Parts: sequence; C-alpha cells; structure tokens
Amino acid sequence: MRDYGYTTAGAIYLGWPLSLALVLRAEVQGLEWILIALLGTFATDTGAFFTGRAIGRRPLAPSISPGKTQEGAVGGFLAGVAAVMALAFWLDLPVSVPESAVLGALVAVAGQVGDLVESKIKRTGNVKRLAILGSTGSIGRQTLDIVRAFPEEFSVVGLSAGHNLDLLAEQAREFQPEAVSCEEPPESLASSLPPACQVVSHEDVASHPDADTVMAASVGKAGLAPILAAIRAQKTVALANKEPVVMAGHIVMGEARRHGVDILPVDSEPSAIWQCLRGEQKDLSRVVITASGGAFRNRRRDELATVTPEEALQHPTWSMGRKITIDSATLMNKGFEVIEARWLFDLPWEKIDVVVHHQSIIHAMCALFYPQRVENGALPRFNPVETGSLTFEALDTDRYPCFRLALEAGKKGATYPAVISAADEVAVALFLERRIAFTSIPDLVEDVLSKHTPVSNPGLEDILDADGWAREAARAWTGGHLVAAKAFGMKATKYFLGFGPTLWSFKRGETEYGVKAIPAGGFVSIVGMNPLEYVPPEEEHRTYRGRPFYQKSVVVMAGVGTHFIIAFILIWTANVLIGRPRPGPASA
Ligand SMILES: NC(=O)C1=CN([C@@H]2O[C@H](COP(=O)(O)OP(=O)(O)OC[C@H]3O[C@@H](n4cnc5c(N)ncnc54)[C@H](OP(=O)(O)O)[C@@H]3O)[C@@H](O)[C@H]2O)C=CC1
Ligand SMILES: CC(=O)[C@@H](O)[C@H](O)COP(=O)(O)O
Repeated sequence: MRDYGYTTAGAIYLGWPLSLALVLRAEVQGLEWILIALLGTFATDTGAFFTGRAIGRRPLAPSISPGKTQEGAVGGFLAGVAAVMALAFWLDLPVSVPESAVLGALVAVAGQVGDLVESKIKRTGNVKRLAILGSTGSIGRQTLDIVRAFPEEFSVVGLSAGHNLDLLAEQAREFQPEAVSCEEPPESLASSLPPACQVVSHEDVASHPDADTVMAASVGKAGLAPILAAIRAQKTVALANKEPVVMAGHIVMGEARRHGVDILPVDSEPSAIWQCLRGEQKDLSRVVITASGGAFRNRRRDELATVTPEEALQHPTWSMGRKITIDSATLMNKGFEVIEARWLFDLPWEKIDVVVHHQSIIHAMCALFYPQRVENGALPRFNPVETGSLTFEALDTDRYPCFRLALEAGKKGATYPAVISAADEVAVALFLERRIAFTSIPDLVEDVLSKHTPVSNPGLEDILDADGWAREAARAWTGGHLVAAKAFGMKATKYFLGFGPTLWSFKRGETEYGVKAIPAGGFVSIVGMNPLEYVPPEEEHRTYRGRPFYQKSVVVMAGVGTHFIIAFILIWTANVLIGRPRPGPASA
C-alpha cells in the first residue's frame, strides 16, 4: 500500500505542476511567464547558495536540510526578487514595478519552500546523500554506476579526486554535487564545473553538512584526513580505502566509537566477514580471508625479478586500481586486509587466517544499501555450475615476503604499520615507474622498516611523522648509483635529485641531470636495468644487465654509500648550524 501511495504522490508532485506549464505556455506571452518562473527560481537558488557560503551562520531547518542557513535564505530571496523584477522589465511583461516585486517575492519563497520539501521527501524516502572520495578511481566509478542504476536511492553531494580533472568535472556535470575537491589548484577545475558547485578541501567534501554517507575510495594515505573528518562530522563511512585503517586503526576506530559512527566495509573480504557476523561476535573461533594469489600465482619465484608493470597489473580475477593490483601480486594487500580485519572487528591476530582461493568467489559487497540488500541486475548472477569447483590452498608465506612483513608490522604495532603502508606506496610507485624491480618491493619495504625507530601508542602526529619519514627513506633507497655506473662504462641516461615533476634540468653528454619537485632522495636511470628492456644491439655492451655481478654489486653499494655520505653531511651541517645540546648540571 505504501509503495502505491508513494508512486501516486510522486506522479502528482511532478506531473501536476508540469501540466500547468503547458497551460501557461498557451497564454499571451506564455513563454516569458515560464522563463520568469525558471530563471527566478534559479536566481533564488544561486543567491541562497553564495550568500550561505559567504556569511551563512544560523541554520534554517537543520533537521530537513542541514546545509541551508537563514542568511542564505535572505540572500536567495533578494536575488529572486531582483531577478524577477529585472526579467519582467526586460521581457516587457504587463506588470507594474510593485507587482513585479510581489511576483518576485512569491517565486523566491516558493522556490525555497520547494527546495525544503524536496529535501524532506529525500529524507523521508531514505535517499542516501553521498560524498565520494576517490570518485575518479575504480571503486569511485563503480559507486557512481550504482547511483546511476538506482537514482531514487542516492543523491551525490560531494566528489573528491586527485589529478584526473577532466573526469572529475564530467562527473560533477552529470551528478551536480554541491562541492568537489582535487589535488590541483582550484582554478584549474572551477571553470568546468556547474555554477552551484564549489571547489573545497577533501576534508570539507567528507564532512559536507548535506552528506550522510561517505564512500571512502581514495587510495593510500590520501584518505586518512578526510575519513577522520567524516567520522568527526558523524557521517556513516563506507570504507574501501584500507590504508588509513592499516596506518592508524586504533585512531580511526577509536574516533568512530567516540562519535557513534558506523564503518561499513566495502573491501570485499572485510565486507564478507561483516555480513557473516552482522554484529554477532561472540564465540567466534576463526575468520578466514581468501587470497586470489595475484598476477604471478602461477609463476616460478625465479621469474619474478624480471616481470614488468604491465604483467603485474593483470589481476587474474579483478579489475582494480593500479596500487591495489600490485599489492595483490605481492600479497601486501592480503597482509593489509588482515590488519584491517583486526581493527574493524576487534579480532586477535591468531583468529585471522588466510587461504589461497583462486576463483575469488567467496566475497560480497553491499555496504551502500545497508541495512537492506538490493539485487543489481547489471551484475552477472552466481551460477555454481558455470563456476565449477572452488579450491582452497594453504598460503606459502615464503613466496610472498610482503605478506610476512605486513603481518609482522601489524603485530608489532606502534608506528610500524604506518611505515609499511608509506614504504609500500612509494615502492609500488617506483616499480610502476620501472625504477625498481618487482622483487625489490619487499627488499625496499623491509629495509625501511628495519631503520625505523618506532613510537609506541602513537597519536595522529606521530603517525604522520612516521609516514613522512618512511616516504623519504623509501625514495632515498634508489638514489646514488650514478658514479659507480659511469665508472664501469654503463650508460646512465638520467640522474635526478628528488621525485615528481622536473623543476630544472640540463643535459651533459648522454646524461640529463636535474632537480625534481619533491626533495626526498633521488634516482639514476641506467640503460638495461630491466632485463626485458629493448636496447639497440650496439649499446648492449653498456647496459647494466650485461655487466658482471661484481660491477652490478658495486653500483648498488655505491647508492647505499651515498646515503651514508648524505646523512653524514646533514648531521654535520646540523651540528655546525644548530649546535649540540650540552648536558646541564644533574638535578637532584
Ligand atoms: N578497486 C577495487 O576493486 C578495490 C579497492 N579497494 C581499496 O579502495 C581504495 C581505492 O582503490 P581503487 O579504486 O582501486 O584505486 P584507484 O587508483 O582506481 O583510484 C584512486 C582514487 O583516489 C584518488 N586519489 C589519488 N591520490 C589522491 C590524493 N592525494 N588525494 C585525493 N584523491 C586521490 C584518485 O584520483 P585521480 O585518479 O583523479 O588522481 C582516484 O580517484 C584503495 O585503498 C584500495 O585498496 C578495496 C577493495 C577493492
Ligand atoms: C575486490 C577486492 O575487494 C580486493 O580486495 C580483492 O579481493 C583483492 O584480492 P586479492 O588480494 O586476493 O587478489
């Protein structure tokens, strides 16, 4: 009965006023009167939005639409009246100035009341108002596909992305959010957005007053601050972005408890656990997380040193973003999921097991519709006959050092999880840029972890410090091999200090030297570092790969030695410029 009621009311609410437009159109100057109604409403909305943003303080109707303010309502009213008066004059309508003012007032009030009614309908009808972090990524785009498929269930209030501004602007034009954020200067985006859409910070998108649910789908550490902002603003968080929980699980979950916020896992493994448990955690003896085994599950270990990023990005069952796909191939992703499960479900480590399950069937994803489950016709139905047999195998942890490292870091706690997350982010980026081999990912991560001085019971500041330190240490890992390479006649094509966009460079001989924007570490590119790289036959004798083992070792060790020298120079400089603390008299 209720559904019939809603359907009939919807048809009347939309159909009846629209039918009046047809009646109006048939009148003398009908088109002009319709224009007055439309443009007057548009001016009211725009005036309310900008006034509210600029000086809005006092809420107008917080239980219906928390984003609207009394100041905005006044600004909208004045803008509506002014617009209708100007239009009436310009379109030469048969009304006096006072009559056009009254007409403007009616349009402005009706427009704002209509807005509130719409908000009330959305609230009553349980429309979820989403802020999507990482909207241009794999999970973000899938989330928007769901919004497209179920427009009556969701509205989009905010979108946040990194650097893909074309797609972000396209999404904003389609979904008309109130706010967007990105990692580029606001002016590079603002002109391609709809007029009422503002560029704000990621935290502002996540805590937008009109949003009730935040889909956290940015990658790596980028999501940490926005997720905390969402929790503190008491939004429900649908969590795909696992790294913030890995880095700072005790802080994220502690804040969620303190603010009474639900964290709904989107990542398929914790989501499956969550759906099985449904709040019942008593007498749980074991949780099993499945691992696909990643892109190289059928490769021999001795083949892994030469695999390319393109091969590593071929996940056997999923199409996902680049970082998680590489993490899946190293099984760092599985280690992170164990840490994530430990925090999300408050489980002791010994109750979480991982098994290899090549078919990746034992998973689920339904956080957006929580607490309901909704069938999505766009997805293929599970067919057990077509799927065939499901297999489960023990995980060979020797084969996947990253899994072991993640678990060790998780169990040690302190700032180690933040360090492994940061070092892994850098290592994966370096591998994707072909600066290190696939097998160097665990070497780099282990080396950075081994150099870390942990802080126990870390606060957010300690975690951010550890993150920054680990990133620098990870970037420095590749630098400093140039001199030795040249000494052996290898062809070094680039030697840069720093990472990211090039600030300044010059070419001398066959090598480009320069400085990049992010002042941490550096790198050298030597021809033939990747055994599969194509090199013209006449240059083969100058490749890294063609050199005897001792020469390669010297080049590698020279990099390490350079780090010592840089560290020594930095400490010496600090001693000279700042001095050293003198022990004072002992106090009793
Ligand atoms: N893909 C999947 O199926 C699954 C993913 N996850 C997790 O979900 C998260 C997202 O994964 P996925 O969608 O694959 O990743 P993608 O790489 O496809 O997308 C990442 C998103 O984050 C944005 N982003 C990157 N850097 C920043 C930054 N500094 N500030 C703000 N936004 C940024 C990107 O923006 P832009 O592209 O504009 O630069 C993009 O929108 C990860 O933590 C992953 O582990 C979990 C389970 C499954
Ligand atoms: C789709 C999803 O949620 C990923 O976490 C996926 O499960 C990765 O699987 P593997 O790490 O087992 O390859």
